[in-house]
Amino acid sequence: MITIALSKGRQLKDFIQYLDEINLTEWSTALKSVSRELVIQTKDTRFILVKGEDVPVYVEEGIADLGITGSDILIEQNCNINNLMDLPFGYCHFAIASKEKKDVYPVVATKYVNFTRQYFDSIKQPVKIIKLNGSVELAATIDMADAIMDIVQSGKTLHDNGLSEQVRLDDINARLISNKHAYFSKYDEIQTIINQLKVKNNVHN
Ligand SMILES: Nc1ncnc2c1ncn2[C@@H]1O[C@H](COP(=O)(O)OP(=O)(O)OP(=O)(O)O)[C@@H](O)[C@H]1O
Ligand SMILES: O=P(O)(O)OC[C@H]1O[C@H](OP(=O)(O)OP(=O)(O)O)[C@H](O)[C@@H]1O
Repeated sequence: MITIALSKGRQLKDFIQYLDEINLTEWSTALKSVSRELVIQTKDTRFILVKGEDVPVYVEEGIADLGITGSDILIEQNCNINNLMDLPFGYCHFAIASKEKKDVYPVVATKYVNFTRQYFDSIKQPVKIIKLNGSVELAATIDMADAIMDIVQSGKTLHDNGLSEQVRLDDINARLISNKHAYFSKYDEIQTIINQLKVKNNVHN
């Protein structure tokens, strides 16, 4: 039995769509039936549905053997897990955005405190970081911060809040991760899952 931790928000929908594309109907049927349950059992696999940021926590602790999460979360957290493969969904990128372009952004709001700190250290600019948990665009729109560091996909959220992308940073996509111990103790089962998920995966690892 393999346990897989999944983000229960938008990434679950993307994963179900991908499962349909690769004809993994046993999993997609089970996951489509979810309403408020957090544990979903199929014949050989148990899924647990958690917050995106918590996927690596369940995997590192060994509660889940595998997890699917965004690379943004793996960049932000220092996780002791195996990064097994890219998955072809969840594409977006990190960006600094503000109302207008400036030479410096002394106050930046973000969910990604570590990534933001590393970026401003790398360009040798002092920065005050305000940690938020969502609706980050608002901070720059109402001038609580000079800029935000956030994820951009279509750019619609920035546009609708009067902000523009100023600096494009790392690309992001979904990743399959594993617990380090489980990677060896459940090697054959994990390889079977990797091969099933690789069917349409044209992202090179
Ligand atoms: N606009 C976007 N377009 C594409 N991918 C995104 C976007 N925003 C976030 N993501 C990706 O989705 C991941 C978040 O997944 P998901 O929404 O399932 O998380 P969650 O924490 O379970 O949801 P929620 O925040 O809605 O409770 C992010 O870590 C990122 O990799
Ligand atoms: O470029 P876009 O296609 O508009 O997508 C970007 C938005 O998506 C994410 O927010 P999410 O919907 O996860 O909500 P949140 O503000 O609660 O993080 C991200 O934080 C941006 O706000």
